[in-house]
Amino acid sequence: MKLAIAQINCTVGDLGGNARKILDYANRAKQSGAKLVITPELALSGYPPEDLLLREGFREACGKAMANLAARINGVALLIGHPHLADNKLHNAASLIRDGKIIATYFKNELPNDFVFDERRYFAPGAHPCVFDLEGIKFSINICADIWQKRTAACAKEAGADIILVLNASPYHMRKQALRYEVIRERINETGLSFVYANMTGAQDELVFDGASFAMNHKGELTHQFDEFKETLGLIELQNGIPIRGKMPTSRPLEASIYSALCLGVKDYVGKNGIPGVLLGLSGGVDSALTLAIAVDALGADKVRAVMMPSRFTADISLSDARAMARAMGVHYCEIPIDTVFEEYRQTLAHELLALPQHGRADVTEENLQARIRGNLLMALSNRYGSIVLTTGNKSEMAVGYCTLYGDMAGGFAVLKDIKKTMVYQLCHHRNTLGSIIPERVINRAPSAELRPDQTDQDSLPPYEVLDSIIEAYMEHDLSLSEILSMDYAEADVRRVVHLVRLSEHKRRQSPIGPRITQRGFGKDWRYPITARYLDEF
Ligand SMILES: Nc1ncnc2c1ncn2[C@@H]1O[C@H](COP(=O)(O)OP(=O)(O)OC[C@H]2O[C@@H]([n+]3cccc(C(=O)O)c3)[C@H](O)[C@@H]2O)[C@@H](O)[C@H]1O
Ligand SMILES: Nc1ncnc2c1ncn2[C@@H]1O[C@H](COP(=O)(O)OP(=O)(O)OP(=O)(O)O)[C@@H](O)[C@H]1O
Ligand SMILES: NC(=O)CC[C@H](N)C(=O)O
Repeated sequence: MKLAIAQINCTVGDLGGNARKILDYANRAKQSGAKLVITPELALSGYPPEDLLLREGFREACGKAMANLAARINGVALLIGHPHLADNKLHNAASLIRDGKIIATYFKNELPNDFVFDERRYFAPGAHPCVFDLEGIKFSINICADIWQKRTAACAKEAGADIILVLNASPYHMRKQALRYEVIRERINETGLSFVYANMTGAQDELVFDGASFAMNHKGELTHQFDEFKETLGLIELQNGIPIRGKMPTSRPLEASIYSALCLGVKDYVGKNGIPGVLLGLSGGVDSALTLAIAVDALGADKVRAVMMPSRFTADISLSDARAMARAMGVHYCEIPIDTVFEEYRQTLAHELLALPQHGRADVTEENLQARIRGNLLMALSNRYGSIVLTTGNKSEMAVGYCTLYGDMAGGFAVLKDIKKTMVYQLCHHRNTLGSIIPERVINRAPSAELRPDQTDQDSLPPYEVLDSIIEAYMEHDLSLSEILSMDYAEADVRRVVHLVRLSEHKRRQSPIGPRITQRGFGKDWRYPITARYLDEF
């Protein structure tokens, strides 16, 4: 028997579009000889529909879309993920459709409320396994978080299943696939059953779904591994209910996966929101260089504008590197000097600024003015072109507040929000292996905001290797200060970084969203209070 995984990119709320895509994949599966096609979790509504689920109209529309779709399915069975209202309770459900009828429905048992998930806000849990017979094989259904616990797979086994089909909306983060293999192998060890893992691809706001659907046999051997970050119809041959070896993985470096995740994040945010293009400030520095490369790879050069806005502090090499990159990437490029506007601002504010005791001495006020002039100019171009501004700040900067409110933080989508500075460099090197578009000098220069003479980032921050490790330990792994200190960092560095992370919470609340690629980003899975007096002790 042959079955198919519809590894599709759904759009949240596009019930008609998602249903058409599912029908198309079902028909293609049928033509390929498959008897059953499996969609990802909540494929009909897209994932996560969030508070749309609280609207009665949306829930009713989901029910109607299911009925319409069911009527059009024939010649192949479809196992589809969808929101389902029963007895006044909303469930995260999966239904089997055959010959125009819904013949079985399963309700997700384990509703995740951790990390980026809020499913208990919307859904009631199911409590029963669901096993159906097709071509003499007993299939059981699990939905995503179900298989991260022992219970539902064990119940499926008890109910007589030969194989477990898992519908997923499992977002990407670095090394997530290894974690998924590990979890499924644990379930296989406990149950002795084979598994088919169907995951969604595509991006939804800050979440990126990598697809990477796969199958494993009852011995825990990988039998199929489908592509990551791409829609695909994955065909799986079963013999006596066990998958037999088919498409195998092609190995890719970590940086390649992350780069693809960022491109898909940008492409789907821009595409699914109907935005005509993007623009960004190109400084000759490494962050805007990488952001530009990602935008071009995601959208095509014709949808991308780069704007160099030199000031008196801009080095000649910044200007020439910006020009070289814009040329190499083939994007629209313009230069708008900011010195005149900056001088006007200073004159306009002179009376007030000079009234202060430290009068005459330029400080962060002037630095931020420059960043805000640039932000303002970019927003003007954004309004005129209808394009969104991509911000270029990376995770290290977002962590310690090394960014200016309404300045370089002004924009619609923060591409590198979850990319620490050390990874920015790795991604630049990776991108250059595919064609050299970021000049080596841009990668090798000491990073500087160029907001005052001879400024470099390391003037006020520990070296990025140290900063990033402390951020990773404190923010991504939730380690205590003493645990971080035992990793051999200087106490002053640890204290300073943690202090800055706390102090800049208010900035992050005003920052645009950006694609999540680590197991903890500064988005849905970081919910610290701004107003708080708790201090970790050593
Ligand atoms: N809890 C709170 N709730 C709400 N607002 C709060 C606040 N605490 C301070 N504020 C306000 O926030 C504002 C201060 O923030 P902001 O104006 O952004 O400025 P601020 O954080 O003081 O300075 C910007 C920092 O970012 C660095 N920077 C800027 C630009 C680019 C780069 C780079 O290399 O990429 C680095 C720059 O060197 C400087 O250290 C003030 O108006 C302050 O009153
Ligand atoms: N001269 C400039 N022209 C255009 N945009 C600029 C310029 N200077 C700064 N920006 C914008 O502000 C962002 C923050 O720049 P800044 O140089 O302060 O810090 P950075 O984090 O080192 O970034 P980068 O590595 O891109 O220079 C830049 O990425 C860019 O988008
Ligand atoms: N949608 C879900 O239930 C996802 C849960 C699971 N922890 C995952 O990330 O794969």
